[in-house]
Amino acid sequence: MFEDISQSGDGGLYAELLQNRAFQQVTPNTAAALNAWHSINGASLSVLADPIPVSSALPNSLQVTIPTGITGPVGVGNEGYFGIKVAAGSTYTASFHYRFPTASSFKGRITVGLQTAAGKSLVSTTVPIAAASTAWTLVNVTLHPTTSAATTANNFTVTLDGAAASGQTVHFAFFSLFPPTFKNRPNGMRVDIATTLAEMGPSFFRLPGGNNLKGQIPSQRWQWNATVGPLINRPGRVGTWGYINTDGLGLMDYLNWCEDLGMQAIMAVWSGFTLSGTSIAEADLGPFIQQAIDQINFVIGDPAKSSAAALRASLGHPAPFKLNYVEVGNEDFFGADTYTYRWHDIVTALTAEFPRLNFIATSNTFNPILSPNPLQYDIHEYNTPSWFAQNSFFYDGFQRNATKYFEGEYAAISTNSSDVFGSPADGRLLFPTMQSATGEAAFMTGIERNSDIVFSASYAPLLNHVANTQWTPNLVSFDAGNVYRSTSYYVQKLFSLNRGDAYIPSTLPTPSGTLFWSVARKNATQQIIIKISNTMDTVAPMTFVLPFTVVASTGTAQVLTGAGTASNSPTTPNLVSPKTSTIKTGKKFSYTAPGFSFSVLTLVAH
Ligand SMILES: [NH3+][C@H]1C[C@H](O)[C@@H](O)[C@@H]1CO
Repeated sequence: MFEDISQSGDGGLYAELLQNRAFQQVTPNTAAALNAWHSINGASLSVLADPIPVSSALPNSLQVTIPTGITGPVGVGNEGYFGIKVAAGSTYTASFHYRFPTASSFKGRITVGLQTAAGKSLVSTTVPIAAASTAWTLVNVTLHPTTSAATTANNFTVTLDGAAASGQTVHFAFFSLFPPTFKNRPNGMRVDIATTLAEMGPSFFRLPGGNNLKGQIPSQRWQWNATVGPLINRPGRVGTWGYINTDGLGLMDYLNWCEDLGMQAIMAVWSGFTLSGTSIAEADLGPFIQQAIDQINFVIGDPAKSSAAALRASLGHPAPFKLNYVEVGNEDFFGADTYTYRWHDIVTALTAEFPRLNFIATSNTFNPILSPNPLQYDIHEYNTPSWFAQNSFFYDGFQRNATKYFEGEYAAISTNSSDVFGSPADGRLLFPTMQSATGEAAFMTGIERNSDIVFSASYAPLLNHVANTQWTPNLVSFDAGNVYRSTSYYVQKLFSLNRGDAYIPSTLPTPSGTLFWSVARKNATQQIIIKISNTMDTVAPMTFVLPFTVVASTGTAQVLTGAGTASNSPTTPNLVSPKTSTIKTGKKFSYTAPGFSFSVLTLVAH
């Protein structure tokens, strides 16, 4: 599950290193407009609504005035998203637009570089500039540091020589700085975060949110068409998590990412309801339904029949992307009273256009009753570790009536059942623990047992930058230089990479107990896979009696275990990680699950 929360996209998975790179959605002539930028050696800076904007989508530019009487480099620096990692051997691609507001005979040189916060140059290059016209000029440079910075406290800098450029005023727009990206995709993903996510072997990517789809007001909703095409034409938007979204990571980038990981998108369309509780009146839904039709056509439409699909083709992907599920809104139980007509009108129109798609409802299951009858519901659950351990049979009681379920967001987030969404002082977890991860694992054994009706599940939120976090805990944390794999991350990865092909019934765990398991069969290797969650701090001796003809005498155990409060975090990044060992197995064998552990036992048995 992905949304731009806690800098998951901008400053996270999206590899752009500069924060506030294009002064999008800021108010000119305010200090906030200069967020993440600072003056170097006395340059005077201000963000202005440029009389000649670099594009209609990017109306603001940075005015830099070189004062008289100053020597040495003078200009502007950007501190990135709470730091910039500078690695020797990496090629950094930088770009920016500049123009002189007044034409003159001035000729000079701009120095573009990376330097430590203390001002030590790590790498730099210079390019000639001239004030011959007031038009915009695009500058592209590459930077090749030969030494790695000791920390991520580094800045991107653009400077002129103070003496030579004394008194000059230059406008800059749309800066950008990229490190190498995952699979070298232009405008791509940060390699270490992308690699961490790819390691889970995910099947789908839910986008674009979560609350960040909805907007506080209709004009701030996520709009697919504002997020595709050349970056210079993307205005960005005020995200719902307290920071501006550049939309540099847009729908096409999400879809390319899905293809790079072999995932399908589970894509949401806006459902006419905002976080502030505004519902679009039924009579006014038309344009929003059309926008949803265009959004889906962008993903799977025929370029010969749809302009949105033709746009996709023009951006390099004439074939449709893989899409089977479209979600209508997010957590519309908050807008249940109007979801009845919003669901009806949206799904009636979308089904007519795309009869093969499956539409997911986001209200509470069968409450209210919707028409057409949803065949999929998205269920979200945030609760305590013990709630998840005690509710591993949550789906066992669901009617088998052709309805399928998407556990679209779930996580054990607090140890305080009377204030689950409270603060860390009140039991909220900052990072997943072994207690929370084993609670989730217990719940997931139930999802596996009920995989006839639960077609997908995703922990949420996926990512957070530890320097700007609006929600905890998260599956994967990161800062400018590191990625932190949580205990829950390892549970998700172990479940994902050991899914098997079919569930095998076994002795059922005790629903109110503390030990939970599920068994799957992997056809190609004739193996069974036994997943065991021990949600208590005491060891759990188990005996397995297998009714198979052939059972190997040894198998593999992958075990994640640690103290109940153990977390992987910036201070203890690798406190807990899975360990693999060989175990003795047979038609009857014993296994002792450690306290607070999640085990995956794999052995040949058929
Ligand atoms: N409150 C959660 C529910 C919403 O869908 C997400 O944006 C939030 C964080 O995962």
